[in-house]
Amino acid sequence: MDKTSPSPVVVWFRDDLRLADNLALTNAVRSGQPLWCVFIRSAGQACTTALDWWQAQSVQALDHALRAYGGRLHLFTGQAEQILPELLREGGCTQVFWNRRYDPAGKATDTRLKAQLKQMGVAVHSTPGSLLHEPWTVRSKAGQPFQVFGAFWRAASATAHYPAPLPVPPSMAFAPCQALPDVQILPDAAVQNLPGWAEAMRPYHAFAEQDAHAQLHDFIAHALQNYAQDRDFPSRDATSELSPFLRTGQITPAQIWHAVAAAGAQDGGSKFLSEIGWREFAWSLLWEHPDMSTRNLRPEFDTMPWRVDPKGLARWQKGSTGYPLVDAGMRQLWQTGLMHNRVRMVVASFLVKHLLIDWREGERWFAHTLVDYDPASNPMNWQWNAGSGVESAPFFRIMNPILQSQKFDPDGAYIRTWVPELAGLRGPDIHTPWQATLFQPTGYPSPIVDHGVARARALAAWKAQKNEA
Ligand SMILES: Cc1cc2nc3c(=O)[nH]c(=O)nc-3n(C[C@H](O)[C@H](O)[C@H](O)COP(=O)(O)OP(=O)(O)OC[C@H]3O[C@@H](n4cnc5c(N)ncnc54)[C@H](O)[C@@H]3O)c2cc1C
Repeated sequence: MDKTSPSPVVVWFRDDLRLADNLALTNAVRSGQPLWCVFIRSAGQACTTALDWWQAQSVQALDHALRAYGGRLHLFTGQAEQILPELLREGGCTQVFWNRRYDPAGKATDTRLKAQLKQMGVAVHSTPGSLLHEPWTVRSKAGQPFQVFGAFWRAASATAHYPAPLPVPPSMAFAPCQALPDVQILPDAAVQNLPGWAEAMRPYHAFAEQDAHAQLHDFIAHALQNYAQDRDFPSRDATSELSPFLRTGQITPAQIWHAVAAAGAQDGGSKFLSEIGWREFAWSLLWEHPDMSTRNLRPEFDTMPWRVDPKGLARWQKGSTGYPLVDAGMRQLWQTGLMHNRVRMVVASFLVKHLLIDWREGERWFAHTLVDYDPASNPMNWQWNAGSGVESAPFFRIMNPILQSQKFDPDGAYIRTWVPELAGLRGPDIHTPWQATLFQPTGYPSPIVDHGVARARALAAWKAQKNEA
């Protein structure tokens, strides 16, 4: 660094790949010193999951946005505990700004780094991250974390007065950064390591902050009003599809909350905001139970006699169970990195109850394939569906995949989109192709298991587990 110019301050971007409503960035700009904007991809994180891929595109979009202001995003790969101190030392920086992370690994890294940087004489300014409520803040009158969503959301809503989202800082000054060699935004090696489906996913997605806002405004204009009635029907364009943007932070729940409040859609608005509330609830649960993705929150499930069935698991993963709605969902996931919420519930129930496979196998598969994979929402929802979560659907409530299909995809439009072998089926046969008489689809498997037999097996396993516990 030139000794006469002011030393830069570092803004470390993580799950907050945006310029607006970014308190760390705004505070760094307010410091009056030039910025180094930094993203650190941890070692070994070379795009092996759908989220890695989504994040890499999103990082590139943030870099473009910063370039429009005359700056750029400096990308490094490796351990943050090594890179950040070295960068700060080289640049003579005495301040670093970041928005908090709440996942167990991120939290542990940040705690260690904060102590290390303090020893170096660097001030760490850490500010609230990408939630409406930091996970430890919504508590019962007795000061306890809530175990039930309804009570959690009532308490959270009672105290809800969210400050207006921050605008993009009107001007930003940047310092050149040659302290460490930074890597390309999408290193070639990472591109080569992408799973086969990643390029195919590209047409389904946009990655930039302004794309997230365009999507929100389109959703508010066209779908919010009827959200409560339509959200369970996967062929309707009825939900926001904001989850990947929320995951990597191109949009904040506060921005969503204010936009929805301004739109004034009564039922649709409050139902939609309560779904944002489920995300908040998931993070508060993860805060209390950092091992939620591996441990049954109800210990009685520890004795559940799960089946080990690699072939069954592979058929579920590939979308070839012979149950059209389940297969449509699993193929939508493989091709786009997303799946409609109702269908996520159906496929989760199918894996855990019809195939009697441990919910953790499903959680891991979703972690690998979802572009919106969220370390709080994913295990919470898997445990909810398996019955092993703090608040969950009881295990004995077994979703019938045929009835779910008839109810939520009555004309089979969703199934036809993702399971083209069945597109020629007419009428109700789309839900039960094995009963079709007029047209026999070729290349589509028979059901992996009979619904009645699977249901009885699941209930017997559950009773055995209850007796054991
Ligand atoms: C087995 C299973 C696994 C899931 N894994 C994830 C995951 O890894 N990441 C993830 O973001 N969501 C997960 N969900 C929740 C939900 O399916 C998605 O959030 C939703 O489908 C995203 O679509 P959307 O943005 O159009 O949702 P919308 O209906 O438009 O809802 C708006 C937002 O509310 C939040 N939300 C909605 N439903 C839920 C819910 N049940 N739990 C928590 N937050 C919710 C999401 O942030 C979502 O973007 C999972 C659900 C199930 C059943």
